[in-house]
Amino acid sequence: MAKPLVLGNWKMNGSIPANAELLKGLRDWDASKVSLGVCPPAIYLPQCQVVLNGSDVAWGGQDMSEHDSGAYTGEISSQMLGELGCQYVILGHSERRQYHAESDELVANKCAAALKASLVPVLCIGESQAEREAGETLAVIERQLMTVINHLGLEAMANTVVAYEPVWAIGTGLSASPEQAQEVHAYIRSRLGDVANSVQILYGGSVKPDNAAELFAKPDIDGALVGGASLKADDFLAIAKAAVR
Ligand SMILES: O=C(CO)COP(=O)(O)O
Repeated sequence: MAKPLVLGNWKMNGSIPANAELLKGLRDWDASKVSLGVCPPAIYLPQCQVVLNGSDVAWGGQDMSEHDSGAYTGEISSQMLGELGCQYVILGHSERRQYHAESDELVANKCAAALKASLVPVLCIGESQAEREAGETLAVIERQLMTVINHLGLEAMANTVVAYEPVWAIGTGLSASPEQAQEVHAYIRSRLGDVANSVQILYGGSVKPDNAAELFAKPDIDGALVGGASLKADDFLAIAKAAVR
């Protein structure tokens, strides 16, 4: 089983002084048992690099372009993230799919571009409330995941992280139950063939210090992609500590 991973997705939050405080609180993390990382707004990546360089804490982007360079105003390339020392890049987050109309095919292209630049894509997949109520959860997961697997090939999936983030659990305070999450995680793992055990499958959606341990107790939950609770060092570290096996 891969080492647990806890990643913070700051979304569009932070400021230079607030980040300094938060990063100072995280910098001494010992990653021997649980890997830790933060994904700030891209403009703060240089600040993360300065503060976290030489620490055990990794950093990454929240999105990137599928293109290498050129006339794409407002975009950031995989190579630029690499230049700033990023290890990870979150791709296909439901907020990107919803507000920026990102398709499964675009997300697959971005994953391929990330791997080409030696970044670890953190592929986000998950169903909406309506899809869950219609009994379509696993069909949605299958479509979102298999588009990427078919594009990259199974072997390349060994260099990715998959995050199951049910849309209805994001920012709502209503986490999936450990059983609901485990069912989907086991399904995702079953689709990963020979590389299944080297892929970290994270859960995301209202993970907090008080529900993290019960989620991490499930056999196929290898860590978390944390939104709101990653903005406070104490809460984020409490979640990371709950992931120690
Ligand atoms: O979207 C998420 C992480 O990518 C989850 O956000 P919350 O932890 O705030 O629910």
